[in-house]
Amino acid sequence: MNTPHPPLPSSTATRTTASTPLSYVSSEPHSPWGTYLAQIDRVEPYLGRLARWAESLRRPKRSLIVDVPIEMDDGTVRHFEGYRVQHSLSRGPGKGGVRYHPDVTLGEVMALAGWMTIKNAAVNLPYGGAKGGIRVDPKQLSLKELERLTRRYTSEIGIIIGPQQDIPAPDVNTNAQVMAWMMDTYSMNIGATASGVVTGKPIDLGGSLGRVKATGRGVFVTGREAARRAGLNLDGARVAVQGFGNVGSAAAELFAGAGAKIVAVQDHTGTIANPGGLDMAELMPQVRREGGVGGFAGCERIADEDFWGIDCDILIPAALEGQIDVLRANRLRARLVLEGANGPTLPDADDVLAERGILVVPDVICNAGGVTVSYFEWVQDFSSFFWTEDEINVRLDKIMVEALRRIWDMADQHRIPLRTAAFAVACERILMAREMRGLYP
Ligand SMILES: NC(=O)C1=CN([C@@H]2O[C@H](COP(=O)(O)OP(=O)(O)OC[C@H]3O[C@@H](n4cnc5c(N)ncnc54)[C@H](O)[C@@H]3O)[C@@H](O)[C@H]2O)C=CC1
Ligand SMILES: O=C(O)CCC(=O)C(=O)O
Repeated sequence: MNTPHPPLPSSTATRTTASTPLSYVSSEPHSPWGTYLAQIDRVEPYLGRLARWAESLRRPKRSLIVDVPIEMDDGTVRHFEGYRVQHSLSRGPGKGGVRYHPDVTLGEVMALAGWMTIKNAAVNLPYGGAKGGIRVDPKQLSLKELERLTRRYTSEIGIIIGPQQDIPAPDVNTNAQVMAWMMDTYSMNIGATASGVVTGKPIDLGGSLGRVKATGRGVFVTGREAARRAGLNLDGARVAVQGFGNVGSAAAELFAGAGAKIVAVQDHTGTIANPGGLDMAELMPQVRREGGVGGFAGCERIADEDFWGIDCDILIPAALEGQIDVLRANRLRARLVLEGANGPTLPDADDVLAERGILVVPDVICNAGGVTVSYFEWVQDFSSFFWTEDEINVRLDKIMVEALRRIWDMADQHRIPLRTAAFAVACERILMAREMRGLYP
């Protein structure tokens, strides 16, 4: 896997099933949904007889759009648009996070739900895939308004979520407190405490030790394994991180702990760099206090676009989708890209990275640590028996290493990139379940 990959099959002509576009969402090439569809097109030639069922992956099973009206602190009423998409339920209940962001759209949530289906199957969790979101800038809301928004949204999507139906969790701009409100609202509505309806809860409400840092830990574990295979020593390796929230900061901390130097960090407040390595022990509390890296002293502030040309060994995109386009892919100087974010690389940029011999550990395995510990949380809630943090981290490590090994073998066998290999492993499991369950006669 250290050698450059052969060209990818990219033509939609390889599809074995006729596909009519969905009427309710656009699939333009660089949108998240368009990116997801292109990735499905690329794996289809490797699915053998199961390709017959591949069209089901291009059609979310259920997409719910809800109106979320709330009373603001000043007495006015505002309406927000919310979504919950259950992309697939073939292998188990829906599972996936909830995002609060002003740019959230139905198409984005559909793509994120599709990636959850692939991710959950890639690590062999007994789940389908789902995702939710509200089109809102939560930074403009008071805490009380945020609570009212969350509770109303939960009631509205309450018709399709549940511990056995679909289990939300945190994603961008949501956290354990938001999950506590969701759990409480759902529980009030059914008249019983249902701790298994969401994961990523506070520990005292049935949350799991290790969940907060689990996604970053998974990025570290897959990165460690990929680096080992690529002959890259983590001690002294230079790491650049985009996004310093839940995922990016935890991953950066773990890489720094393994001896790597965090040479650049970018978030929504700016881009900072220090070729000698940023001081994580000072940066972490500052970001907690001030909400971003922008004002950090003891480093250089660089232009946001220059982040993509930083001299580094490992690049971790851990913010939003569509960040690595062809232009940026041509600028990257990293040997290894670890996709902490969902969908950070556009399909044509994937081709550039493959041609340049830059190894990409794709989102659907790289950031699967979060949902894996969510699965542990769900299991612990059902049995009302809680594991130690050590037990959780050891199990997480084992699952991630094993899942990556299987994907790597597939990549070596077909001489395909890790992304296509991860999709192939996952789609085989999903479509096998689809086939065994059959269609209603
Ligand atoms: N939280 C989780 O457990 C999981 C999250 N992910 C993915 O990881 C990514 C980050 O999620 P979280 O860390 O949870 O979110 P978060 O809300 O904790 O942090 C988001 C980070 O991205 C930065 N950001 C936002 N817009 C930006 C921009 N235009 N340019 C540069 N930085 C920007 C923010 O400043 C913040 O540092 C998302 O793609 C999410 O879907 C994936 C798996 C699980
Ligand atoms: O923990 C979960 O259930 C889902 C996390 C998530 O949204 C993701 O992996 O993208």
